[in-house]
Amino acid sequence: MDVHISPSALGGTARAPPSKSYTHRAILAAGYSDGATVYDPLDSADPRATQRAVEAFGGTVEAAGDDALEITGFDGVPEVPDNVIDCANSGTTMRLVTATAALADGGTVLTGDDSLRSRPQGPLLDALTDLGVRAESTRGNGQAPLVIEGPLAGGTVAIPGDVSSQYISALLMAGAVTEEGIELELTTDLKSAPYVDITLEVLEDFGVTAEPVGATGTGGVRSAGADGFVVEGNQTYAPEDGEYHVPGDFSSMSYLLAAGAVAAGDGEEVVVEGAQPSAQGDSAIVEILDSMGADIAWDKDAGEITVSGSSLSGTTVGVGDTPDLLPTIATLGAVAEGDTVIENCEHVRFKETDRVSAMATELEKLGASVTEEQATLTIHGSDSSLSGATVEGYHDHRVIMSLAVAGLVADGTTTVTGADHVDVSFPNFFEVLSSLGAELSRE
Ligand SMILES: O=C(O)C1=C[C@@H](OP(=O)(O)O)[C@@H](O)[C@H](O)C1
Ligand SMILES: C=C(OP(=O)(O)O)C(=O)O
Repeated sequence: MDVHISPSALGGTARAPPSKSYTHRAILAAGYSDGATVYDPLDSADPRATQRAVEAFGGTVEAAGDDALEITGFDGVPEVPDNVIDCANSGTTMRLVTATAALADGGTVLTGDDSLRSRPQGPLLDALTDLGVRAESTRGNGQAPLVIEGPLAGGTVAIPGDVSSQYISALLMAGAVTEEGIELELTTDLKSAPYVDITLEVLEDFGVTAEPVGATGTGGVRSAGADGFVVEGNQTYAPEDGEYHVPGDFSSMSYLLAAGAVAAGDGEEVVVEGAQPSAQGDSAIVEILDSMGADIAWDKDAGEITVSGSSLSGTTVGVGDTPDLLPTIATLGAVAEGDTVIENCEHVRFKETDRVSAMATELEKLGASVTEEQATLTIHGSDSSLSGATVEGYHDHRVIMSLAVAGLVADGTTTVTGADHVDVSFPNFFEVLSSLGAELSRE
């Protein structure tokens, strides 16, 4: 599907979809338990891959009404799957489930789509190997397809923290049901630390304890500055009253808030609901927009963020903790006056596509002036004048949604190709954007 977007004047209220990160963890944590009901799960392609994995390990996942999943777990003891697990486009699924597979007393094969089969899994495979598990890339290049053969008893292991925090999340979730528990020693700084906080929060809600070691907790992020993590073994996953509720997704909200800041009509506001505070680092989008001069307010009690059309100016922002915001910030930078400097973004190259390069290339097609370095992306807003063009979505939901936001202010028509990939995290994105007044058509 291609989407055509024209300059628009937005206004109105929209609800953010449920959090993808919390949904993955809740479904898998319910899998590790003997059963739980997950309310308000995100119904999109990536969490469905995690559902399939839970089923492959012997759990069941059934819809319970419109807004819940009833999950019967494998109670800490995953069965050996009777087929390959297809993680599709979902890095979170592949990493979290690789560690689950290590618990099974037999072999599991994991694969995914072209994008996922090009993403790094080596550090997790190495850690599992050091813990006595057979953990191999079939091509020997640290990428899927993967073959994992347990069982994993636990132990102490060193792992880098600067490729993906999902390795840490995976080992903590699985470590809780090992005999010995797992102690992780980080060999580098931890990137994407708030995602480990999300894991710790979900574990706690399922009655499981895991702790950072030596963390500084900078900026309210529990895992920030950690030297390592520890999770004791023989724990039982069991949420209070057998229930878990998923909060709204701030990465998804970032597109709606950016859209409101660049394209709300005169005297209009865009209000985003479902914005209850949680461990999501991507709630930083509110501060980032504020620092760029947007007229934005977050009522945390009501879970509502309100933004109106604003003249934006450039900012300098590090995305070490918030890699998924890079495409949104890049688009904002192309609309703002002055330079927007996005620092500490090297790990954003390991996502569904190399998002640093993808955003540089596609924003340039729209008329933006961009300087791309290995770990820094600078958008020269004052030298940018956006006009419609055909841009590529790279089969990457975040690139697609960010380019669509640019299309709301680029002169003429902007076409984003392959736009159906929003189904990974925000399946009704274009319906929501359209309900806010965006001029768009799909074919
Ligand atoms: O654990 C998670 O839910 C995620 C962690 C982040 O990845 P990395 O830890 O690989 O940076 C983030 O980019 C991804 O979208 C979701
Ligand atoms: C990188 C992402 O997810 P995953 O790692 O699960 O593919 C994302 O949603 O931007």
